[in-house]
Amino acid sequence: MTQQDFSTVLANVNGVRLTTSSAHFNLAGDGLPLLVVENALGSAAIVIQGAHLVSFIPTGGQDLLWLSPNAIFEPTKAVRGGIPLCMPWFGGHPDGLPSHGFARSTDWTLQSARNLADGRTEIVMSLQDTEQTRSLWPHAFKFEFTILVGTVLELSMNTQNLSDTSVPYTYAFHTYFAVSDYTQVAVSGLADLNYIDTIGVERRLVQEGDVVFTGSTDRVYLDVPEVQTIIDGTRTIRISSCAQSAVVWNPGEHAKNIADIGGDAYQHFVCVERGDVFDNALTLAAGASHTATMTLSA
Ligand SMILES: O=P(O)(O)OC[C@H]1O[C@H](O)[C@H](O)[C@@H](O)[C@@H]1O
Repeated sequence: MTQQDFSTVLANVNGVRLTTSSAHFNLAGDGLPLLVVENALGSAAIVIQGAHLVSFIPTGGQDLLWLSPNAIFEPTKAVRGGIPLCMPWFGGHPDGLPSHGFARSTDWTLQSARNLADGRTEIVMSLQDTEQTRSLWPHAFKFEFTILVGTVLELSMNTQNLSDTSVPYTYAFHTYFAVSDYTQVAVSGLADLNYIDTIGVERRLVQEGDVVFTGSTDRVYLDVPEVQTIIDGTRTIRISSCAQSAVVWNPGEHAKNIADIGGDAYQHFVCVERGDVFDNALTLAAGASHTATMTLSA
């Protein structure tokens, strides 16, 4: 659990408080430090571990993010739902290191917080290499994650390679979107694109029309346009990002075997994850940095 003194960073900032997941959500686990951000435009909740957004509600609206009713808030365990940050690698690792990297299960630092003149709140969180991260990823780095909470949620991830060698890098904003029923939603903005279906033997296919869900779905869309839209009855959620890939995932019935999803909860989310993965993987040159942005609105 983080030892950081938050009071210094949060002094003179309105509408940002440090609490715990146990005090804010009635969910399982020992609990984790949680930052709650509230202003006239919207609210958000961010788990310090993983700089992990688990709620974003525009004022007068519904939460855009799904948080599992069976989520477990435990140190070093990624929380199921919200926006886990998968980095500095996405998916499995050839040497059996933790899937989706270490960022989502490591404590981040609250670097700064401020109220902007237009009513939004800016939170900046960061993660730098330590002996522990270097044992998993032998590079000096700084990840700086800027979160702007307003009527829309604006995210920006700056990844700096502070080492003197080039570094392979994949990442994703692994967003779980709250929907009424996953079989009733459509995701537009991916038609005619090449994708990799990763269920069973990997297959390379071309998307026809909107993406719909009829069961377990795990696909990597490549070279995607900036915007996708999740159409859920009369509600639409807009995802805009400079990232080149979009991973679309729902485990379907398999979720019954995933302890922190369980039951029928899987019917109420779809993941549309923007990042640079598979064929869109990046290499960061020595001393180089990369900025990934994503904006969510309903
Ligand atoms: O269970 P996790 O490690 O959080 O991964 C959850 C899912 O993440 C991504 O969507 C991958 O494409 C899936 O293959 C994976 O199952």
